[in-house]
Amino acid sequence: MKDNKTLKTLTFANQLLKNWTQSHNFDLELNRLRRQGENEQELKRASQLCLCVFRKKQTLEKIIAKLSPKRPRGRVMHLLLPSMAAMLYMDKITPQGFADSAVETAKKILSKHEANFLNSFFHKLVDQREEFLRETQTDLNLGTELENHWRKKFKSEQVTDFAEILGLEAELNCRLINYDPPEYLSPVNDLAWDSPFTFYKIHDASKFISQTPQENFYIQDPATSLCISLLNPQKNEIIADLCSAPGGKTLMIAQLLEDTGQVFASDISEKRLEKLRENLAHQKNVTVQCLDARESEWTNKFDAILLDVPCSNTGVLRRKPDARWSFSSKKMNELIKLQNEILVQASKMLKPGGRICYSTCSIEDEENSLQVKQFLDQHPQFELSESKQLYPCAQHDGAFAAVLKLKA
Ligand SMILES: C[S@@+](CC[C@H](N)C(=O)[O-])C[C@H]1O[C@@H](n2cnc3c(N)ncnc32)[C@H](O)[C@@H]1O
Repeated sequence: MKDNKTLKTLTFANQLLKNWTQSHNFDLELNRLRRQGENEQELKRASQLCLCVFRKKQTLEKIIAKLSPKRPRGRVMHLLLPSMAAMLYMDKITPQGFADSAVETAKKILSKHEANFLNSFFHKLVDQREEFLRETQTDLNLGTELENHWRKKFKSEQVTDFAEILGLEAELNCRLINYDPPEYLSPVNDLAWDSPFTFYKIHDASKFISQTPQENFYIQDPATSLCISLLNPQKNEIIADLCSAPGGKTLMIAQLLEDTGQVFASDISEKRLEKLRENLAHQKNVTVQCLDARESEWTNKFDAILLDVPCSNTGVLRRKPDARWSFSSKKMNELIKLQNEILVQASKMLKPGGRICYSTCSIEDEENSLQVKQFLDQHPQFELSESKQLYPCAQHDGAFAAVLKLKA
């Protein structure tokens, strides 16, 4: 990275991390800077550094505690963490060169005193870099709350396996739309469910994105098709997708209906629906509305409903590495309550014989099988047709889906 590039990258990374400590929603903060018209390439580099910080935060803080007995202030940490992530984990970066640029950045956005502190910190880090990397190789980096939560329910080896998989950078996968796969894309084969779509691994993202028209692909993990496979949309059906934004799954439903029937896509977030409208611009059979799923008042309206509810995201921590640091049992319980309210309200909207596909990208039973069991215990007019839990692995993310059928 050239000096001015490093300055901009670190300045954005600093700002993103600072804002994230307030909102605990990294995507939101990144999109906020995007909307301000900031340079996309610079934001992309800054975001890569921040995602690396989220993947390695426990390790980075352990090293900071060793090298600086007094914990640096927040504003220093927000520059220190992304700089350390670059110097320890980014292959293309020369640690000493990066350290010098980071100190120059500190002079501009922090004080001279803080820049001096970083200068001496980075010297020690560069000297002991190999040793630190060796010592911290087996750190789980799951966050204390999530690690404790998993230790209560999974075997120790399983926790280690999840940490390993979820500590990796997410692979890019896509689905092609009316487009023949170029030979350099390899299909993801042998999925453990019957996916109605083929997914491809993208090895060289810049080549793929520059050579493929935007309307002909959708970046998506194969696990996103689990709930669509279980929902099994049929031509001419009227289907609601009540937590639909940004629309990846709505698009799959609309395509399977092949311009027949009707898809009703709603979401509580108007901002997220803007993206959905873009993603579905070419679909004729989709109606979009901003709506809280707990407040919709239709009865006997839909043949099928997809509920891809908000969840703790524990199956997709490769893609959302920040979510592990904001996980808490308290927050999960709030989500479980919301999921239940959405499910109960949706259950009033089905035609007799209709079905709901309840889905999450979580691997927590409390949000998945137990949520479904509680619903079925309280709603005997429904029966479970099918359910499947996927755990994250090299090939795909974690996900859960269950089909609940309203007896005719
Ligand atoms: C897992 S995401 C959905 C992803 C989407 N199905 C897709 O494939 O692109 C969950 C969505 O639920 C929405 N949501 C949260 N609370 C809601 C509510 N009470 N009513 C409707 N939507 C809600 C969020 O705004 C978010 O877009």
